[in-house]
Amino acid sequence: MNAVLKLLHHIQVHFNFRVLAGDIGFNVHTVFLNCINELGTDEQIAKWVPLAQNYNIIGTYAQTELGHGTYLRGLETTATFDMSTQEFLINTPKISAMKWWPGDLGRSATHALVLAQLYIKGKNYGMHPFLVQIRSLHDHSPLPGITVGDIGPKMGFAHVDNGYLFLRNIRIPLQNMLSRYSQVLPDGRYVKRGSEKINYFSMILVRVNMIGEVVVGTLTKACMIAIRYSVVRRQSEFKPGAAEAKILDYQTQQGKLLPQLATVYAFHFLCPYLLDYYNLVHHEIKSGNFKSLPELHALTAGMKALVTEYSTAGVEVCRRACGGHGYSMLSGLPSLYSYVLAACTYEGENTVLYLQTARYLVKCLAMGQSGQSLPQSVAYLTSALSRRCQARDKSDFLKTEIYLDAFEHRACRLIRGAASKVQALVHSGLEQYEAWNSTSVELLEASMAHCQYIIVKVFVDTVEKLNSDPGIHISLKRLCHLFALHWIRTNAGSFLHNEYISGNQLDMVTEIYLDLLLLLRKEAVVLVDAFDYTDEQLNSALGSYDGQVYQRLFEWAQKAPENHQVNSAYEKHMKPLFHSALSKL
Ligand SMILES: CCCCCCCCCCCCCCCC(=O)SCCNC(=O)CCNC(=O)[C@H](O)C(C)(C)COP(=O)(O)OP(=O)(O)OC[C@H]1O[C@@H](n2cnc3c(N)ncnc32)[C@H](O)[C@@H]1OP(=O)(O)O
Ligand SMILES: Cc1cc2nc3c(=O)[nH]c(=O)nc-3n(C[C@H](O)[C@H](O)[C@H](O)COP(=O)(O)OP(=O)(O)OC[C@H]3O[C@@H](n4cnc5c(N)ncnc54)[C@H](O)[C@@H]3O)c2cc1C
Repeated sequence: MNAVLKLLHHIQVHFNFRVLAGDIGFNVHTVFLNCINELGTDEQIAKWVPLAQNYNIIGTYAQTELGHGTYLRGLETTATFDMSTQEFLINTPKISAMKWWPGDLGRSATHALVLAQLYIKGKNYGMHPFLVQIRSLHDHSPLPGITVGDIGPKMGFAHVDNGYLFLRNIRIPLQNMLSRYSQVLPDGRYVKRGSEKINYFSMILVRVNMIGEVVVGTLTKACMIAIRYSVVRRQSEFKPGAAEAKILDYQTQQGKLLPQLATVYAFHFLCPYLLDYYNLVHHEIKSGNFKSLPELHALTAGMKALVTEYSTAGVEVCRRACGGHGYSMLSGLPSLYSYVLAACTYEGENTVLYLQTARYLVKCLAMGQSGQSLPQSVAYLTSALSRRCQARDKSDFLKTEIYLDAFEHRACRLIRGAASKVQALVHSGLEQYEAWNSTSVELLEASMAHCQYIIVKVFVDTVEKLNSDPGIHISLKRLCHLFALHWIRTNAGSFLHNEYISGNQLDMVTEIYLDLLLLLRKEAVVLVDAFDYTDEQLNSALGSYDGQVYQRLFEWAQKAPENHQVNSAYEKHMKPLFHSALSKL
């Protein structure tokens, strides 16, 4: 029954997300709920999940502190086991330990999952999740020992009350530590099941979940707004003497927007791939098999970083492609940008996550080189690499095997290069951590190349498996080609390296890329409309379905509060100045 309820809740949240243009509150309450489902015992789930699902309690996920967001081993909030009372003492020892950023905390949450360092008889057992009530269910006032509030204005997410939380020796029962995988027994013994890092597991689900609705949905809306606007907006003479052209007829406008449209499709197809793999590994973990957890973490960490980074950049490309009106809040584009931008930071700062993936890739490369079999997503690391791209003319770059080989070659080369540099630095006398840091720029690039290869491969595999109408199939293939070739062109240096792709072959890539822009120009509106966001969900004067852009801009501008208020500056400051000019004119 619990699985069905979880699925229904997930569908309901997804639907709300879509209908309410993503600005729903209590996202972190969802994170709180999911965390209990993942790390709680059956008894803890039975007690707390129904309360959370019915919003009888509102939860937050309080992990980040003023002094630490990334380095979880450095978190300073403590949870000390008191055997005499069978309780934990939750404490904020100093200001840098104050919880800072948790969403829904500032003005809403009644409970918090506080991530704290567990101490038993003076020994630190690392970060664990503790369920702490922070506000009264009677009158919502902070409970004794609790100082809580909102952290103040942010760049976006105005609808979320990110908060601060100071805990002064709050006592909670032994049963309030989520204990599916780690448990404190009444006599103070500590029992651990599975991975050392299993308490980091719930972050993986958030990374998988956020990519879909929060990130890809945002890029999709930006593309829909910008592409629709680009077939309504006419500007400048295209053909001398003829009517002004639709801006999407300019090759440069196509070069801005159509790769973003292809990226939407690529990331759209990536989501089920990640969720399926998450569900597979989650199922294994539930039965006590933790072997795939490192691969799942590495895959989802790198993908969260790459998808958020490229989606954020893509929304900005769409915004700027709309000229001045793209700078108006009425376009909906600035809000989409500040909304998605945060995703590069929360749930794991992107650089840190890329380096987590790099750590895993370097480990796997060493395993492969010592003859061990490798997990599916990194099996290519030990394959023999073709020395050169086999393309003979531009049409060869429409063969998926040609560009997939290029992405595989590049990822392998970068990972092997970074790994051997770390090794060489260690052999030269550097400590492992120094060698790692001295190579981390290249390690990050290798991690990105790996993620790009996976994404292109998933796009190719998905399109090949789709048994869709032939017309749709050819459009999806064109989008897949454009996506891959756009990434080759925008990362050309790393493909030209050691002459894998020649300059002449790169020219072929550009030629076929431009051909694809022209072909996809005709289908752009249909391909973006397929995502079926309503005008209400787009919330944009530029992207409405009826294309009445100017009327809507004027209508919405007139409704601005500024146009309905007395102009106090005039009465107080300008009127005397203007009146003094009257006698002179
Ligand atoms: C449904 C409809 C739509 C809903 C839409 C919902 C979304 C709605 C969005 C809005 C909601 C905003 C919500 C924001 C919420 C926050 O932002 S919550 C706070 C997020 N914070 C973070 O992500 C912290 C990032 N930092 C970290 O994870 C850790 O500090 C680091 C970077 C992994 C380093 O940890 P460390 O303990 O120093 O570990 P390290 O020595 O690096 O060793 C790494 C080992 O740990 C393992 N490991 C590391 N992380 C993990 C992990 N997560 N799992 C498993 N193993 C792991 C590695 O595999 C590696 O294993 P080995 O190689 O040793 O075998
Ligand atoms: C909108 C929003 C919502 C949030 N919601 C929540 C929430 O609900 N709950 C919660 O607990 N937290 C939340 N957070 C906090 C968020 O998880 C952290 O901000 C995030 O994990 C980054 O940590 P940090 O802020 O300490 O950045 P830092 O890690 O201090 O990053 C600063 C710089 O240091 C670099 N850096 C740090 N460590 C390394 C390293 N090991 N190697 C290389 N470079 C490094 C980073 O790359 C970055 O460039 C939220 C944040 C935002 C912006």
